[in-house]
Amino acid sequence: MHEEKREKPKRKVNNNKRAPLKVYIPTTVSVGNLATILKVRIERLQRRIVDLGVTESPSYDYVLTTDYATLLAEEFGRQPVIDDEAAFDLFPPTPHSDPASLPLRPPIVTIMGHVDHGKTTLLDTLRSSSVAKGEAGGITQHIGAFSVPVQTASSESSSLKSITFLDTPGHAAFSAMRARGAGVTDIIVLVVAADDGIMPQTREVIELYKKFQDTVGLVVAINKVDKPAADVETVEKALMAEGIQLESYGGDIPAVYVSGLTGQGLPDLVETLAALAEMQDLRAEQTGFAFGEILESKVQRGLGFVATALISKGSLKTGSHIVSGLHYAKVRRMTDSTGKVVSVATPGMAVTVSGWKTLPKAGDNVIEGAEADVKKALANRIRQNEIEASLADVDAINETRRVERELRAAEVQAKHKRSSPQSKAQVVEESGPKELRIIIKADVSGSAEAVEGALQGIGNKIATSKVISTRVGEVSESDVTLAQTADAMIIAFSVAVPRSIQHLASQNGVQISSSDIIYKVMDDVRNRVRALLPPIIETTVTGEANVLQLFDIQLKDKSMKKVAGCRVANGLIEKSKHARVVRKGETVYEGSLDTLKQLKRDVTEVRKGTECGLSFDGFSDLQDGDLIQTFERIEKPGLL
Ligand SMILES: Nc1nc2c(ncn2[C@@H]2O[C@H](COP(=O)(O)OP(=O)(O)OP(=O)(O)O)[C@@H](O)[C@H]2O)c(=O)[nH]1
Repeated sequence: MHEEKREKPKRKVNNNKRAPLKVYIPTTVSVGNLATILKVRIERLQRRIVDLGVTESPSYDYVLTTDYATLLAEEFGRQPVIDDEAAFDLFPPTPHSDPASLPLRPPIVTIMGHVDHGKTTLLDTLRSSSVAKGEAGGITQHIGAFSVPVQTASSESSSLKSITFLDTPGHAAFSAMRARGAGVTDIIVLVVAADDGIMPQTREVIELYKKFQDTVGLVVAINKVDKPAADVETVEKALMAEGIQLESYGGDIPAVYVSGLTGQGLPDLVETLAALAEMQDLRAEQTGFAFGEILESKVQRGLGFVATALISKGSLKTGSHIVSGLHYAKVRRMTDSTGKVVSVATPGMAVTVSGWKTLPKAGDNVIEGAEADVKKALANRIRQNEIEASLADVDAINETRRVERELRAAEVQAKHKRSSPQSKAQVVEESGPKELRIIIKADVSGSAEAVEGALQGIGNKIATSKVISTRVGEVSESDVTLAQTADAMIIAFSVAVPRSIQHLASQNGVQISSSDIIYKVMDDVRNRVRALLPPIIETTVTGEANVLQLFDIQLKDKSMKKVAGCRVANGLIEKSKHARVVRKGETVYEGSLDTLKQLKRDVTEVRKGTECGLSFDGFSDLQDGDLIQTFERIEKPGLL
């Protein structure tokens, strides 16, 4: 049975209706690089390789033949084209064959914990102590990471000199960024307030650690020990109950007692981190082309596009050529977290790099290469991206057409059902919710994600918001084009909208809403979604008259007309308003008055307490005892 499975690999059916995505593949390609080319997780690709019986152990650098690479690409729904030139790219480095021979690098530490347990205070105190010990007059800058020096007893040049702390925002909306931070993290510091104990986010961090414990270390920082209510023992017992085996109880996870506020215990924390890092034996090549990850990116006045890169291999120098995603830079200037200009960045260092032609994205890797290679790789990536974008455009157009078709169908149905008061809501439910489609442009990728998280799905079953694209950078012509194609609006969050683009958008009927306050953006979107809801119609009766007697009058064309002699009981009967006839509590006719007379004179309004004669346009069945009402209808936006 097993044999059969190997001989005839089951070809996965591509369920997407659109054409498969064209990808360029080199004649020979490693498993790791193919995963990058196909944009699939390496574990998925490795499983598929084993399923197909190619090899039992497809390591990262296992080299695949053209046939297998082609087959695997098709398995993932791609249309492979073998072309060495078009497939040329710069890939993440393969692991070193003898890591023990390499120099030590600083550990990358992420501070996590429940809200208000003191992460920010701890980071601030650590950061300012690092500056005090560093350059005189240095100013701390928020760049996504900072470095704290380690005083070691050993004078060996290979010993650990510093620790790099990742300094990512703690707000829940930024959790995506934090989760990514865990990817580059060597050690997690779990902050637990000694007066509060284990809370939901403490447990989340414990879960995260358990998932990555083979590659990530843990130090518990029991914080706020300066507080009288601090109860370290209770916290420790609670941690043990969660499966965190603390050293003081015979386990191997160190706990330190600290106060971010007073600085108490911080040297102990740094020392504990250094000891754990030495045990982890974190080493990296300090020479050769650099490789790293973008932590943050933004547009900075005077410098243009800047991005913080956390270097994990090699050395990045001023003047080097780098590529990150679709973005290129010749490194113009590098500064560290104290604002000091540096000319070389080595593993474990985070540096802010300027010289980008366009803005790279947080979370993408950054790779250095020879100028010609970087430029060739970039050109190939841009071409591949265009292929993907044109497919995405087709999707966007199809989506717009689908919505239009459904709305048309809904209108036709609504016409049939108009007599029923529930018809509108029913129709909308049948065709799915109406959508306010949104394109987000933001200053940095962290805020772009936060804005997306805040705006996605505002509304209800009848009308809702849908983010169709989230990107960093100022609003551009292509955003306006996409918005027009997909019938979407643009949210510009903390980014400029050039005047020419404003003009283009208004010419094409594309709405752009700019703000740098998340709550304002949310309110704006909520109001726009409300406007998509069927309006609530409020009816206000403005006048009432009782029919006292009926008589026939002869019109100019000699025809007869039934006119009701009435007394106005309430308000004002106005000829211009809507009018209806109510008989035994039910509306029997709704229309407008065509005659309103007082003592044979035509009038436009009649007040309470006076008598009048009136008749309707198109209704001649008025009866003694009928109630005539005039009323106004006001449409109000629906409620969310
Ligand atoms: N007494 C005392 N108060 C502290 C200590 N650390 C933080 N605090 C206080 O606790 C509150 C929350 O601290 P933050 O540093 O903002 O906590 P956080 O975990 O970063 O909170 P979020 O950013 O909201 O997740 C603030 O009022 C701090 O002043 C400490 O060691 N001792």
